[in-house]
Amino acid sequence: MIGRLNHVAIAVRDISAAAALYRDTLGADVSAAVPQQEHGVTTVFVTLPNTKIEFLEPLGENSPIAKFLERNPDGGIHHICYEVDDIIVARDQLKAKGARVLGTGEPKTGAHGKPVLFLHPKDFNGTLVELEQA
Ligand SMILES: C[C@@H](C(=O)O)C(=O)SCCNC(=O)CCNC(=O)[C@H](O)C(C)(C)COP(=O)(O)OP(=O)(O)OC[C@H]1O[C@@H](n2cnc3c(N)ncnc32)[C@H](O)[C@@H]1OP(=O)(O)O
Ligand SMILES: [Co+2]
Repeated sequence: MIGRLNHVAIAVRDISAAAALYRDTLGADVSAAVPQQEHGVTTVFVTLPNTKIEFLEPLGENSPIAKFLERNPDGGIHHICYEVDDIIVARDQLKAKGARVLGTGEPKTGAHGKPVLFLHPKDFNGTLVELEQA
């Protein structure tokens, strides 16, 4: 079911500082910041040869990463995103196996313009898992 590692997400309080750090200290290829209103975050993507890093900063009042940052004030790894061929097939298979799909269960459009879903961290070794349709 899961394929390539699409991205590893790091939640931060200051996405401009995080982007500058990776660009200026690590010499990384860093995108502009893009608000993702539907997700309650602003994103920056760091393009690596074999995957991406996604920086997340809270956006708006009810950001889903706000409490994570209260627990982790310096920031931290927030989720991992795997690619799947068909996100509805994957979702239904996962639900049939008892995994909890977060939100309404219907995919949202993610930062790459593809459907994404999230699986509860308590079901996957304490790690928030995002699925993105390849
Ligand atoms: C743009 C898009 C894209 O890539 O295209 C994105 O990534 S959008 C990325 C932003 N969107 C999302 O993350 C959507 C999915 N996330 C969510 O719905 C939420 O963050 C939850 C996963 C439900 C957690 O929400 P919240 O922290 O407010 O709830 P909570 O405090 O009750 O947490 C429930 C339990 O899960 C744990 N927990 C919370 N967030 C966690 C994380 N990122 N990794 C591992 N564990 C985590 C808490 O410590 C707690 O454990 P204990 O019970 O042991 O204390
Ligand atoms: Co993500």
